Amino acid sequence: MTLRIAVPNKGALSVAASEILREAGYRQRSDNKELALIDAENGVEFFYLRPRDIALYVGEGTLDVGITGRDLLLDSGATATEVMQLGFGRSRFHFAGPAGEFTTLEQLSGKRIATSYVGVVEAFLAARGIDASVTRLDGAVETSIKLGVADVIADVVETGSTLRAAGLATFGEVILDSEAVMIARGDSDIEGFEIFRRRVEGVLVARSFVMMDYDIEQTSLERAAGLAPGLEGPTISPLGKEGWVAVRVMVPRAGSQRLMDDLYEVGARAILLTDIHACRL
Ligand SMILES: Nc1ncnc2c1ncn2[C@@H]1O[C@H](COP(=O)(O)OP(=O)(O)OP(=O)(O)O)[C@@H](O)[C@H]1O
Ligand SMILES: O=P(O)(O)OC[C@H]1O[C@H](OP(=O)(O)OP(=O)(O)O)[C@H](O)[C@@H]1O
Ligand SMILES: [Mg+2]
Repeated sequence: MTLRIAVPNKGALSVAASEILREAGYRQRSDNKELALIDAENGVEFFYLRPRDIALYVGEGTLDVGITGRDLLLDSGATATEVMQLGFGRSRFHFAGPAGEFTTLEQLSGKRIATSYVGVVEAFLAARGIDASVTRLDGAVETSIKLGVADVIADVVETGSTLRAAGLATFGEVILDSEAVMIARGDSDIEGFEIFRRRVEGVLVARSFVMMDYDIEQTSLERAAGLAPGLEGPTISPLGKEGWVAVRVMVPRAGSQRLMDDLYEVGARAILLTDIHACRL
């Protein structure tokens, strides 16, 4: 039984997706013309596909698991479910128009909207009871306004530089916050999936946590443990110094320098930070 996994073949998600899989111990293609790759040792096969199509393959059950964008999953209407946020490929989905012309979503009424995400836009308009026409374009939607094909666009915004260059500005609230996600079929308990899920989760944890070691006097331990409680609780070992203990605890990478300052303040010494390379929670 081989777990069949869909991976973005190009575009904004492809490099980071393969990187996370490689870190999780899987083989990845070395040539981006390869369309599929069997990793027999790990019992998985990877299929390199357009991220927009990945939700459909997984939803239909042709493939077991996939990596794609949350916005693309929702846009496709596929029945696959999001099982894990992967922390890369972040973007926001926005309406945008000529700078200064639009301020509220009510102004969308009766307008022509160009987008590559017709599913997301139509669902949003329907939920708000806004009547507007939606045109599907494959890309470069920013140009459609200048060419007179649309009044407004709805598109992915990452840094905002593409919009600025086109003289456009977002208006209204964010329609959708997106990032790369792992998707699977909601109903099934696919063999091998749980191992795959845990391996990828291990990479994310290893990226976002570090290991902290320190020595402290027994009498100050409670205060220190309050600052850094760890996942289950700190590991406390005897130290070759009367009244002192050695403590080991996993802490979030973000804020770890500040935490070292705070631990020092309450009496911790020889505080060490080390990277975690892999992990199973
Ligand atoms: N700067 C960005 N441009 C486009 N998509 C981005 C960006 N940052 C993150 N994403 C996310 O990547 C996914 C789109 O990937 P996809 O490969 O379809 O688009 P792309 O990089 O624009 O590729 P292409 O336009 O060449 O088909 C979406 O989930 C989107 O939210
Ligand atoms: O906010 P930014 O950082 O500028 O990124 C957002 C832009 O990037 C994407 O376009 P892409 O380069 O994929 O071209 P496309 O329109 O042909 O898909 C997206 O469609 C926006 O145009
Ligand atoms: Mg694009």
